[in-house]
Amino acid sequence: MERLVTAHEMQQFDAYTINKVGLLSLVLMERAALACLTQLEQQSINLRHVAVCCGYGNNGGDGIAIARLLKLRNIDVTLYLIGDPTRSTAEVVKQLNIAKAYHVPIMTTLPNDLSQYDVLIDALFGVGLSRDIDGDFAAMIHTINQSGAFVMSVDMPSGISADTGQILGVAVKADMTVALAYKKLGLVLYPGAQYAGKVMLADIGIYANPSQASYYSYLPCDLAEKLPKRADYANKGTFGKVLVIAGSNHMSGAAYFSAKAAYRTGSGLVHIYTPHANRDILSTQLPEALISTYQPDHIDTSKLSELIQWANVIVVGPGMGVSAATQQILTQLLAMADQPIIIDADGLNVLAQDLTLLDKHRGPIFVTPHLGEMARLLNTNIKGIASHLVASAMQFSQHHQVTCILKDTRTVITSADNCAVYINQSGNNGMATGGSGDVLTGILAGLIAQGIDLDIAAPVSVYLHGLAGDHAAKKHGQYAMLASDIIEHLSDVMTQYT
Ligand SMILES: NC(=O)C1=CN([C@@H]2O[C@H](COP(=O)(O)OP(=O)(O)OC[C@H]3O[C@@H](n4cnc5c(N)ncnc54)[C@H](O)[C@@H]3O)[C@@H](O)[C@H]2O)[C@@H](O)CC1
Ligand SMILES: [K+]
Repeated sequence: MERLVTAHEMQQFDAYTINKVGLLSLVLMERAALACLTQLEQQSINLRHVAVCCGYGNNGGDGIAIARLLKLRNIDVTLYLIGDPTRSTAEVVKQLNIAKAYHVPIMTTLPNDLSQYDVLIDALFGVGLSRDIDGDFAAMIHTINQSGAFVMSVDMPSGISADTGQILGVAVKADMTVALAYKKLGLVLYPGAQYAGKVMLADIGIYANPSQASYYSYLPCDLAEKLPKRADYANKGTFGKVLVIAGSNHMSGAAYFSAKAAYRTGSGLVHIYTPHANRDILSTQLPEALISTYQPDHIDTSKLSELIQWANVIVVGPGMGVSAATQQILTQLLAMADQPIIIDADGLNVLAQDLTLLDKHRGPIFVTPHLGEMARLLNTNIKGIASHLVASAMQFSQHHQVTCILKDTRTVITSADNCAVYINQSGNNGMATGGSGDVLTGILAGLIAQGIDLDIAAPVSVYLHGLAGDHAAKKHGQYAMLASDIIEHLSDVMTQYT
């Protein structure tokens, strides 16, 4: 598991380490500077002419220490100090005195051009960035971005919010970022992840207290431990029963993807409930599935009740269309079922018309909106959701007491109690393809059917889905891969990592 932190958490950890543990601030800074230098030396780049661009906060303090270490290695280095010197932190004052003692060349005027340097070190702002950048700082960042030099950012690319990954006015486009102590959310969330370039983590002696992480991602080594264990003595009932309510007249793809993914993830039985017109194609495509059908203009409520009683977990919504039938099925389901329900796609679009439906359900609910669906659920626009992924998912989870899987390049998962937020880092752009979301609902249902702990069901499913997508991309390439390739590569991932 990889712990991710907000700016506020990082500031608390810094303060704790300095004030309670007793490590000197200058010691941490020295370790930060040494770690950055080590990373730089490990890159195959020219280190002949280097400029270090610093502000007067402690991120600048790190930069000043780096400039001094470079000077002591006889590298041609110039230190550019930008901003208001009266705002210098105590550490910056000390670092500047040390740098002067070692005759580091210092410039306090804005350069027009930095293209004469091989490497630029960005130490303008770290986790202390608190508002949009303008004036001299903005001019400096434009000059850095136009230089053509290799750019290494210290802790954060200056201009990227450590909490949201959003650009505050303007931001440094780094080739590499050395994250000090922990990765900040903004290095993982987009567009910050793109601005950061390659992210290297540096241990500088700051350790969070071991209480549960507020934000985390999974790593490949987590999968074996998290996937549900399979009993040797088993029958098809042992691995759970998934009900997939999906598809609309002559639109059977979503039901197929979801049901097949549930089977490929290991569930024992999958039953598809779909309009009558889809029966023949689905029974040909997926003979392993049980199939029951309905006439969209006349839902047989007693048949639906029977299926609800049969299932351990229910998927509802993929490919159903926003229709009276979807509305009727969802309403009955939420009123009757007490097992976990996964609501996706048109199930969410119908839900957005009447969110009080959620109040009726007694069991756990998982919603899997993409940005557009989330915008409808929260009655806002996609831009607002995209720039505040974590806050949007948290708001919905808390308000409606559901697990929210907000799907984006970095899918964010929040739970009703909002104890910990999961941010997914597996997957690739080849997964932005029709059917990929249906596959995810099937994986999630498949794992729940097999008894995975409900607290980790969503993160494990999303992580697994992404890894299978990465395997599919390796084989077919990101351009060509299909949702069905994600399903086909589930087996590689589940055998490789377990
Ligand atoms: N002693 C410590 O606390 C340590 C701090 N470290 C470094 O210090 C950084 C955090 O230092 P700080 O908290 O001093 O913060 P920063 O150095 O990130 O910057 C904060 C300063 O910038 C100003 N500011 C914020 N947004 C601005 C904007 N848009 N335009 C102009 N000025 C703006 C603030 O008022 C403040 O003066 C970390 O990212 C890390 O690089 C590390 O050296 C480890 C130890
Ligand atoms: K920086």
